[in-house]
Amino acid sequence: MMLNTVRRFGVSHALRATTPRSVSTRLATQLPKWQAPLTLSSIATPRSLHSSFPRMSAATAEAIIEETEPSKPAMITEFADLASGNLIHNSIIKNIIQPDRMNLKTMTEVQSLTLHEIVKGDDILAQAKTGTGKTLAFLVPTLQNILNDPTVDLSRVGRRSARTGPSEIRALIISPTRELAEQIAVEARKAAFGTGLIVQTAVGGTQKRAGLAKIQQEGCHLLIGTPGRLKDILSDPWTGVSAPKLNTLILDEADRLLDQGFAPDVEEIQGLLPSPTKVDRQTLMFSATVPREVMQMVRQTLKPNFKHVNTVREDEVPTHVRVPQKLVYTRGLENSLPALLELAQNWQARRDNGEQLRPFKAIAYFNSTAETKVSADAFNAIARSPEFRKSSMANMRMLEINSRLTQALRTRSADNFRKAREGILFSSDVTARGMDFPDVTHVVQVGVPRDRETYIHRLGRTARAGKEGEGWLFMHRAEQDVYRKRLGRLPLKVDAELQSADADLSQTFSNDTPVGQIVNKVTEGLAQCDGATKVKSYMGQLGTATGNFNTKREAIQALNQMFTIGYKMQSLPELSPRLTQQMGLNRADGVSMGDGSRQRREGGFSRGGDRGGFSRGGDRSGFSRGGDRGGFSRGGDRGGFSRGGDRSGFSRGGDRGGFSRGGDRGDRGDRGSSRPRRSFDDSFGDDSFRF
Ligand SMILES: Nc1ncnc2c1ncn2[C@@H]1O[C@H](COP(=O)(O)OP(=O)(O)OP(=O)(O)O)[C@@H](O)[C@H]1O
Repeated sequence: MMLNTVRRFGVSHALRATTPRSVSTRLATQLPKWQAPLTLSSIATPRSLHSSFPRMSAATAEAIIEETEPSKPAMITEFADLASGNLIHNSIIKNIIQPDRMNLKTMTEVQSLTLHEIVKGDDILAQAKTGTGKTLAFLVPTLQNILNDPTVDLSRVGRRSARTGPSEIRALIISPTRELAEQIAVEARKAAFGTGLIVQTAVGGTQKRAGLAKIQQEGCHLLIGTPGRLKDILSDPWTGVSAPKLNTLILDEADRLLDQGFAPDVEEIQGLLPSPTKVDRQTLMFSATVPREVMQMVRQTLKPNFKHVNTVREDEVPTHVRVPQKLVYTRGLENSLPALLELAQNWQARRDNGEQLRPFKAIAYFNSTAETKVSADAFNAIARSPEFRKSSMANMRMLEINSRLTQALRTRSADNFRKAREGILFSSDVTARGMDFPDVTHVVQVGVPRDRETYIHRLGRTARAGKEGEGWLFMHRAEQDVYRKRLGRLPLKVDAELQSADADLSQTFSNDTPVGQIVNKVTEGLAQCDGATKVKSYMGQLGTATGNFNTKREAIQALNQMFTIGYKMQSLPELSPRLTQQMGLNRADGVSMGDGSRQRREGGFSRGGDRGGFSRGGDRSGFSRGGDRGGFSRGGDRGGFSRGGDRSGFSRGGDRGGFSRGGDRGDRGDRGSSRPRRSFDDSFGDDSFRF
């Protein structure tokens, strides 16, 4: 260990790394969790303690100073100060602080608290709220560690005759989604600019051969990828891509990677890396959420003396308190889309009236892919209407992202939404974690999400980078029980201002009232969506609704109502006897049983290939004939950030279609399901495995 540390970091680092861990470990157990990391980062002076951490009492501060080794470096809070003692390479610092580059000034809490420990080579589990700069927290010290490695020969990088090779990987970052992997790579390339370090990606859905050729030709020091593709590349000896000298393994969104959907792949990847008994390696895990269920896995994966840096206080709800979170009860499932349109229109009306509000830029999350598609199609139709195009909302982009789109379309949607000034992204859970879309003003969750972590990560797409944001949850009253049980304590306030949420849509509305106009617009938009997609949406929501509603009967009735009243479809989708049996449903619940022939007659199906609706081939579905597979605060609180000279800174703060053999589920990343939950995982097709 000592020798290895010398190899990696030089003698002084090696000495520091061998100082007894008991000091910090003991303190870590004595102090509340949010204070423990302070000792890890070796705070030396009372001034830095008090200025950076106003929540800490003087007595506690003294206790820590007494017990902290005097030789340890002071806590650094400004990126510029990382140059002292050559802690971080000048090029990296320049890339971070220069106004024409990243333009960042003050480190966030999680960045300060983990930097020394990562440079030192410790294993870390870091938990910090969404949008608080965790990406740079692991990138900066990791890039530095590669530069510190004397076996990395940067003098040869870029030269045609003597480039670095594909087996020079020193750090590997695993991400649950392709988009997140790409986003991390963009950030890593920015931070590494001018250092000679080579950053590569290996993500599913893209051309494997081209990506591989790039790694082979240019070499690689830092590889970022999704589990499936990484496993593919690393397990194939013909690729030449290997990591015999790996120093650092990073799991971003660690709890997601350690849950059942990904854990086997992650384990396999670890098996393809050099044995930790031969090549000492550091493992870093970062996430905003670390549910108890995965702690066992965390312990098995990290070294026994790993450091747990937790900037979320134990008594704190892990969502930004300054993000207003509103709960809207909808009369029926069909009321969600009108309520979403009303929310956007109200915001726009306030802007039109001169209120200083940012343009409406929202992500609407759905629990099923097909529902995402119907909703996006309907809003796109609304946005095409002459009336909308003449309105002040004319510039709103309506975009869609889910795992059923090709990777090219997914990337295009993500890029377009990133660039959009105003718009709505209709999304499944592929964007729920880690994605950093700028200036998102609203996150709207339609239906109770599958678990508390999903709620928190989705909400975390807003109120980032010191901006304000709002969270909205639209839910049917019959989801109340599951909402309480599944989501636990959250600071949601009931909001009854969206009139269309409670409108009885079985009535005919005239355009004389604002609600009537909204409902009619949505109806017209939905009229332009094809029947097959609506059937898929019904089927996709079947698993979610039966899992979310107090009773299955209520779920079926709500879905039937959505289908006939909201989607204006004539006859209900037929469920095969086998599917109804599997789901424990019967005719008395309001189920329309059949073999799908009615859908075929009426056009709500597709013949093969289409994984939603009905298909005649391959019974993946449950239909008799095949089927549907279908943080921060302003000033003071260093959870946050400040850019450039702003010290007060803000603070920034599967669809697996149909039932275990069919159906549609809001996808959760580029892989399968997590903790099984009958209401979701038993019920869905395999869309989330197609990543
Ligand atoms: N020290 C800093 N000061 C200001 N902005 C920062 C700082 N560090 C990172 N940022 C910016 O904050 C935003 C959020 O960062 P990042 O995506 O790393 O958050 P995260 O904590 O990983 O969030 P999530 O939990 O959602 O993955 C990014 O736009 C990033 O550039």
